[in-house]
Amino acid sequence: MGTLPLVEKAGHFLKTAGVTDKRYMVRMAEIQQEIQETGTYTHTKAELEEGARLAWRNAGRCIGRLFWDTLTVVDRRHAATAEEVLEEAVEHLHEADQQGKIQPRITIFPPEQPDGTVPFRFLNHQLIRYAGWETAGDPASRKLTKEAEMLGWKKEPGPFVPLPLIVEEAGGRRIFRELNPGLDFHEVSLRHPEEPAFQELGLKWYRLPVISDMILEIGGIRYPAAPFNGWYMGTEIGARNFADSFRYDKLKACADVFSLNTKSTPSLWKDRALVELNRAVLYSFLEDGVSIVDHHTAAAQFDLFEKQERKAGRQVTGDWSWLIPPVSPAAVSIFHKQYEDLPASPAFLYPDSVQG
Ligand code: HEM
Ligand SMILES: N/C(=N/c1cccc(CO[C@@H]2CCNC2)c1)c1cccs1
Repeated sequence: MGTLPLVEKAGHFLKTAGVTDKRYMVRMAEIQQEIQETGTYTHTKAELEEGARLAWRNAGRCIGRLFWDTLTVVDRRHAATAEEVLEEAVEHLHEADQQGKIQPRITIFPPEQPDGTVPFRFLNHQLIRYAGWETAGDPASRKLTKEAEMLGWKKEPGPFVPLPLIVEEAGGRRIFRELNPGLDFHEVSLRHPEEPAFQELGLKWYRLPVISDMILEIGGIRYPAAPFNGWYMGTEIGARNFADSFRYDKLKACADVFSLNTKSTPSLWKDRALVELNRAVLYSFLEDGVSIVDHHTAAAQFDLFEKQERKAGRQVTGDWSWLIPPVSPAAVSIFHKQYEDLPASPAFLYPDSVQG
């Protein structure tokens, strides 16, 4: 798809979106005309909405695709300043949370221009994430924390200091906006269903995962600022964010809470600590009434997605290595199946990828 002319990418998209016959001919003539005059074309609201939903349906690494056609699409292509983009991003946080009953939502800002100019982009990987220093916080955020400090952002290092939103305009100007805990975003304090001592670990995490550094590509048009959220799968927090040695590295501390024998590898103390950490994540989110899915339920939902896609005559593409959960992977059906990881369009892409 990368090298095809824009008008052919537009045609492929319309067909994927089910536009046929007369409507296809009329719309393609309009698009052809606009491309000839301006070098690009403008999606209708309906095309933008369907395109974003198709990009989710095509996301081969996503286990949560069953709900692809419930995505709420917010058209903010008219945003004219970085200040406006920041305000709309905070609005996204307020609107998607719904007091914990999380709504899958995407806000779409202006597209890349024909000459490749990017009007706005977020420097944040996710709209909500904790800062990182050598001595404290999320190691995954160390680079962005330094960039924020270069812009004048200054905070006392700690484990859960929210990073500011940072937007970069075409031409390189960067502005940032602090996020206020309890107002702009909400957190869940982690406790264990059976072990009261667990809360002494002092762990908490934010409720809303919003990816803000991927490019949404629809019919050859690229949207470099299009933050999207779903809800978490518990393992993301319990088996990666808190468990990875290069993240919060809490397995040993968790094992000590349960007095596990951490001197004996074959005691499987790491595996037992992982399970208890993941049980605490799921228990705490659910008790607070916040949307979250366990990896068994998520895999069962993905099974339904596969059936639904086969029934619709579509091949299910997937990246097996991402679709299997990091806890008990062989206990879910995905592990015992094979998936072709084919590029598709519409799609969510990484910035440096040429595809699309
Ligand atoms: C509704 C609940 C959702 C759940 C539980 C879910 C779950 C996940 C998980 C667990 C991953 C792998 C992340 C990792 O291993 O770091 C993932 C990847 C992904 N998801 Fe979903 N997802 C959901 C909704 C969405 C939505 C709404 C979109 C976009 C509209 C989306 C697009 C993607 C994409 C593009 C990836 C791959 C990211 C990459 O390549 O780095 N997901 N999802
Ligand atoms: N639950 C989620 N999980 C993720 C979905 C996509 C990407 C990520 C984080 O990916 C990072 C890049 C490589 N691993 C971490 C997490 C969602 C975020 C936004 C919508 S659903």
